[in-house]
Amino acid sequence: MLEFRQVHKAYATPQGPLEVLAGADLTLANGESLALMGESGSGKSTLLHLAAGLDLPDRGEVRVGGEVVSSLAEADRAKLRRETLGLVFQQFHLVPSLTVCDNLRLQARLAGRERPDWTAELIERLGLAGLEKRYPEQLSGGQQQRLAIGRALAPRPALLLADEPTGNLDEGSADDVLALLLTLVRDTGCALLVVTHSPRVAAPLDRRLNLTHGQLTPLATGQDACA
Ligand SMILES: Nc1ncnc2c1ncn2[C@@H]1O[C@H](COP(=O)(O)OP(=O)(O)OP(=O)(O)O)[C@@H](O)[C@H]1O
Repeated sequence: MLEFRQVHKAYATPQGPLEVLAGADLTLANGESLALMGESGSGKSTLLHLAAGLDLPDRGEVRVGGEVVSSLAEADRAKLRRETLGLVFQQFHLVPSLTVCDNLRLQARLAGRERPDWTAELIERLGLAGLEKRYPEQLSGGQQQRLAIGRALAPRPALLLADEPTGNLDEGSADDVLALLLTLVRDTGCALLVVTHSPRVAAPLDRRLNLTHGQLTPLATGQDACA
C-alpha cells in the first residue's frame, strides 16, 4: 500500500543542507498498521508529508497503491490524496463553518464517494449521534478528534496517515479515540501509519519503526523510542 525506496530528503538551512531522510526504506501492506516513532526532530513529520505527496523526496521513490507519488504532478497528487488517502493531524483541521454531518459529507463528496449509509454509521460509531448539527467549536477536544478521524475515513480511504492523532487529548480520551481509530481501520480494511511519541499508542499496532539518523529500523514491542 505504501512503499519508500531509498528515500532522501534534505532541507536548506542557513548552516547548509540538513539531511533528514538518508535512504529510508519502508513497506506497509494493505490493511496493516504501523507506528512511526523517533526523537523530536528525527524527521517523522517529513516522512508523513512525503507519504501524503505534500512534499517530494530529493532522491528515491515513494509509492502509494503502486503509483509512484514522487513522479506525479501536483494535481495528480491532490487527486490521489482525495481518493486514496485519509489524513488526521494533531490539530484537527475541521471546517469551522460546516456542521458535524457536513464535515463528513464534504470529504466523501470531494472523493466522489458519498455514501449516506456509511456517513450515518460513522456518526453512530464516533459517538456523535445527536450532535450532527453542531459546529466543530461546539464540540469537546475528544469529540473534535473523533470527527477528524471520521472525516478522514468518510471516503473509505485505502491508507490513513495520522500525525500524533491523540496528542492533544488527556489520557482517558486518548485511549478511547485510539481504540475507536483502530476498530474503524480494521473494519474498513484500511492501512494505517501513525506518527507517535507514545509507546502506549504504538503498542497495539502491527509493527513499530524507529526513525533515527534518517533511516528506519524495527522496534520491538515495549521498547521505548523516546527513553
Ligand atoms: N521546511 C523546513 N526547513 C528547514 N528545516 C526543516 C523544515 N521542516 C523541518 N525541518 C527540520 O527537519 C528536521 C525534521 O523535522 P520533522 O518535523 O520532520 O521532525 P519530527 O520527527 O516530526 O519532529 P517532532 O517529533 O518534534 O514533531 C528538524 O530538525 C526540523 O527542524
